[in-house]
Amino acid sequence: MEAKDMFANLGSIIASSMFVWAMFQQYVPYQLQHNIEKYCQILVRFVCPYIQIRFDELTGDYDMFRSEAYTAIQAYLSSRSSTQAKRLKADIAKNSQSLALRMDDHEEVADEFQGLKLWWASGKEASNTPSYWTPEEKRYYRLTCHKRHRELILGPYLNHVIKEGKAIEARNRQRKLYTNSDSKWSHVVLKHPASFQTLAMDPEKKKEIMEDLIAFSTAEEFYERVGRAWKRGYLLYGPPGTGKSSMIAAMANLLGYDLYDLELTSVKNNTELRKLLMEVSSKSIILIEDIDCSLDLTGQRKKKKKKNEKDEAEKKKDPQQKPEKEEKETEESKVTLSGLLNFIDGLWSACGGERLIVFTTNYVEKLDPALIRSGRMDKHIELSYCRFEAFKGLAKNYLQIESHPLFGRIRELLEEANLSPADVAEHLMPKRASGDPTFSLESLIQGLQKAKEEARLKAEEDAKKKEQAAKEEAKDQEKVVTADE
Ligand SMILES: Nc1ncnc2c1ncn2[C@@H]1O[C@H](COP(=O)(O)OP(=O)(O)OP(=O)(O)O)[C@@H](O)[C@H]1O
Ligand SMILES: [Mg+2]
Repeated sequence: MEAKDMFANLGSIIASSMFVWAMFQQYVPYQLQHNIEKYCQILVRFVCPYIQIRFDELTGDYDMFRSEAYTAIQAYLSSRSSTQAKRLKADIAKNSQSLALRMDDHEEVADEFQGLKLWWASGKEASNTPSYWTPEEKRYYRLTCHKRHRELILGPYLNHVIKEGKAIEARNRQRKLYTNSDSKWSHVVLKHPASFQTLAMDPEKKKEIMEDLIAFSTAEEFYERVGRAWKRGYLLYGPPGTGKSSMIAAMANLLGYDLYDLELTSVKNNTELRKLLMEVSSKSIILIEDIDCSLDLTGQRKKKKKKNEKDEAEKKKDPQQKPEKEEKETEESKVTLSGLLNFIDGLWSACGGERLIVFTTNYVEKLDPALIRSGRMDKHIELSYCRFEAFKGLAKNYLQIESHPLFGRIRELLEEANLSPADVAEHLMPKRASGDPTFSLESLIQGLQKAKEEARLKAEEDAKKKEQAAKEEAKDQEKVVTADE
């Protein structure tokens, strides 16, 4: 028996002995027995070198709420319980995606922190405020540790337990995919199989992106220290089918974040945008796909500038005339570039923290530079046509091969033809029941040859058009010169 058990039981042992003694004395009133036990406990507390901290499952008035600390401790202890406790309880918790194990009532597990030993015990007792909305029994965890380490335990250790417990909860919870319509979010369970393992791209680039994401998700203290809101913007750009959307799903899966797929075209105006964004929880990715199509973000500021110039000119002509203020109410009630910039920079977008804002586009050159400057879109990631390194990833994933005699030919062709990873993946889909990868690779070679040929024809056609245009321009110039003479 450990020393702390001896001390914990000492009170009851002394009390029981005294009770037996009292029985001998016969007819000891209940109140006296109670007092004997109480003073024995006080005595033990005085000499006992251990402290105990209790965390109740239910808190608040009338025990109506489940305690956050209790839930975090439960998650924290789950791995320790599964290796140490003799009696376990298993269940799939609400909003969780995996089986959670926890120690049964009146079990105990030990833990270590900076070389110190501590003990967690689970217990339950009858509720003294029973009502129809609270259970009859109240559960709790009790932490026992040596008095000497009080400061370390009450500060760093408990912070560590709560932080780690919450991280475990976040990893296990079911993630959600939110979409907006009628100025409200609705959600489904997010179950996308994409991961960074299955994403075919240059391994170095992939590693860099993963490290960047993990560094972000663990940098709460850094952001706090340097006084920045805990958010980061990513711009993913590249031709269709190069894996932009797949990468976003992989990001959400890697970090365990929820995904808010914001459809800007169905947001009425900047106010509605703000309202929607204030409802976004932390640990989430706010995604705006095809940003160049979502809004006239490229031209709106320019247009506005032109409009102001036009108003000024009109005013000079007729000072009485009012500018075209409300004339385009409908146009103005749309989400604007400045509204979007406010959303990225605004104070309210930082409420809750830990958010990624991701934009995707096929045409990065069309975007307003203000939108994609550092601090708004911090990291620009280009996803491009499939080259050999990415192909190897796809072959490993789809065909489970790491080499093949046809790889040499494919390598040459991938340098010459532009095929997106989506197109390459299509060729690698199972072609025959036999599962022989040669058929898929041959199909890919044909696809690459076709793409190469099409590119050659297009280049020839473009060259011809260019030549024709140059000839016509020369002719026009000749005409001008003759006319001048
Ligand atoms: N880099 C990649 N690695 C693995 N699979 C890929 C990759 N790129 C594309 N794919 C496959 O192609 C399909 C389409 O890719 P995805 O939707 O991610 O492309 P996208 O870049 O978002 O295209 P778009 O610009 O048209 O939205 C995916 O379902 C995935 O299976
Ligand atoms: Mg996409």
